[in-house]
Amino acid sequence: MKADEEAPPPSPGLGGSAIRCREVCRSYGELKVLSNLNLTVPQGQIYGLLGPSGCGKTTLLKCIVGTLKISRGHISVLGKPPAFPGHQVPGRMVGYMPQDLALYNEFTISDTLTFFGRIHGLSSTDTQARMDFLVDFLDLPQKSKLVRNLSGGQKRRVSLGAALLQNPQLLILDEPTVGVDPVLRAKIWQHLVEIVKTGKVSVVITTHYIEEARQANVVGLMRNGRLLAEGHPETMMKQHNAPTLEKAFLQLCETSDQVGSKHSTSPLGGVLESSQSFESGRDESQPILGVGPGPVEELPKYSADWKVRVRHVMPKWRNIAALIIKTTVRMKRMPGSLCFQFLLPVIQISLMCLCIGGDPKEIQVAVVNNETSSSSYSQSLLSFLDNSSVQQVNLSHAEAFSGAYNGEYWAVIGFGKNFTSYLTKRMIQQQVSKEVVDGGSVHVRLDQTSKLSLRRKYSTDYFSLSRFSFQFEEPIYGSMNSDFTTFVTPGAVLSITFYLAVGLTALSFVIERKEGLMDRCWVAGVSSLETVLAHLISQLFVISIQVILLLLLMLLVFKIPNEGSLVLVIALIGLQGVTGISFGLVISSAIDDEQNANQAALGVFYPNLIVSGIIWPVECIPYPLRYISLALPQTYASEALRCIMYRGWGLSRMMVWRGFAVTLGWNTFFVILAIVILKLRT
Ligand SMILES: Nc1ncnc2c1ncn2[C@@H]1O[C@H](COP(=O)(O)OP(=O)(O)OP(=O)(O)O)[C@@H](O)[C@H]1O
Repeated sequence: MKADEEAPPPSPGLGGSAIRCREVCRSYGELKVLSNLNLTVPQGQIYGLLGPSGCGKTTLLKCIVGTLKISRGHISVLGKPPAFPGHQVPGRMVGYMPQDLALYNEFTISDTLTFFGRIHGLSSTDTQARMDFLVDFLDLPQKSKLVRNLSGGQKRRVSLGAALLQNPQLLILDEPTVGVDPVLRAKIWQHLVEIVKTGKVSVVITTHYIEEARQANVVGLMRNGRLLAEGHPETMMKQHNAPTLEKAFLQLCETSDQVGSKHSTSPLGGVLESSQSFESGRDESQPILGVGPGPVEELPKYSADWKVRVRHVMPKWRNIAALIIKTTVRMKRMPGSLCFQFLLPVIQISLMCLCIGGDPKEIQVAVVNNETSSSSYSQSLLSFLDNSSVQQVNLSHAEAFSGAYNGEYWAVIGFGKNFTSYLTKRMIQQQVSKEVVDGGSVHVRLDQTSKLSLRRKYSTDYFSLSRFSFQFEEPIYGSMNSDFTTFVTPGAVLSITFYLAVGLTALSFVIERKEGLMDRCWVAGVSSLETVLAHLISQLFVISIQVILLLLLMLLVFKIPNEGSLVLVIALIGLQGVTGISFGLVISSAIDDEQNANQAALGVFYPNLIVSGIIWPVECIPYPLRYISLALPQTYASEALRCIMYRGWGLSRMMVWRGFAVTLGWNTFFVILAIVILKLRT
């Protein structure tokens, strides 16, 4: 197999050990899971890690591969601590099969192995050769079969195949034989025995079938976060006069309990007295009981020059490309979901244009007109009302109010008996009595439960009525027909693009983390930065299609005007999509659970929509809130988009470049925050 260009030559572990754990502690909050644990995995041997459920085996393995940080102590894996700059653990030196299946359900067996092959830098010929071997060896079904259609045992074998793929120097297998039939289990052990014979490969394996661990070169018996004993299985059985390894383990537990009760001060049930470690020239016929700290060891100093450090943090295009291909393959396998992603913004903006901002239709209004003459002012004023929106029903005073109270009419409009003469007096005379003012006014009583539509209607018609005193000329910007829809559309487009991106990103990362896929990729050598960049790039593709469809609909179907540069419009909407992706990344890096991630995404939706001046102008917001509003990602951006589309302004205008600057600022902030949180949490 062609060696990876970046792979360093195989590095023997320190003093012939592949893994050394010294005084390792790890807690989950208050729960102390690993407590001063010492463990040594000799180079070129199989190490069976045994222990009851919940004793901390998986936690220890995660600390060894570097997906969990230890609280105290020291771990070296193949010569260096995990994740040390330039070290390929995590990376291609280690093959990790986690306890969770950690497989992409939409992938075929072939896609799965090809994906990990790409990350490990294998050529396609090498990947193909390994794939053929593994399919045959692990008795896998056809390579083209989707993972989601495999049985539990078959999925487990594919997961094992992914760990074995690149022929790593260290294999960490967390319960690989669960759900595997005895024949295949024997075959897997036989394979492990074979590969360690070269002396270059070391294996750590956990299993609940204690007896199968007799094939291991060394077994470690773990309990309550500590190693009770470490040694050759046969020797351990002899030592305890036990016919099986399981019995030997039971005896060890009993002894440990007795010692624990004698030394009640011991925090975790007591540990047998200290003994030797593997590197100290131990007689291998004797098991190591009570793996204590051993003689005081001087910890080696590790160093890496700045070039190695820089290369370590720089994203690798190979990994980013592998992740992008992964997302594309998954999208292709879920065409329904992809179409939904493309069409959802289109549906949302269509509904908004159709249902928001239009004039009310067929509102029944009671008219009580006490003037009888057909040439009266009241008749001419009533004729100004738009009859397509308002249906006037002429009624008596009593009928009008009883109908309005019964909810049949949305308003009652009343004219006094002498309306025309009083109105004339009001216009001619400078000072008139209250009776004349009252009698010369139109009296309107509204059902305020529908005040928005009616107020709007009457205020519009009021200007019509007042034509004799006001003349509305051609607007400076916009058109005479500009309505609420025109105002709200730019902000709504940004908001829809932003929130769809938040939703998709927040959930996809949370699900990947929950299924162990993120950890698996991380152990394969994918960094947080690469994960974030790959996600950004693949989501940008989705956003681009969404933006194109949105604009086609807005400009061609709903005829929303655009006086400015289409490039600027597309750029701003696209950048707001990136803000959504990066905010989704923050949510998904900080939150583990789908429900909470959903709540966080939804929780910010309404406050942001309302306070960003998308629905109602920022100028109407009370002062302290207005300052918050101005700091939000969509306030200045919506204003900028309105300026581009309706005023035709370009980047030279402050209101436009400010929208871009704020959006870019938020993007940078969210991406950095997401990377920092992801880094801190792994
Ligand atoms: N993410 C977590 N948060 C809080 N507690 C955890 C977490 N993961 C594991 N634990 C707890 O840590 C302890 C050790 O868990 P771990 O999975 O390491 O055990 P294990 O020996 O691998 O068990 P099993 O053999 O059943 O897989 C358990 O008590 C478990 O409940």
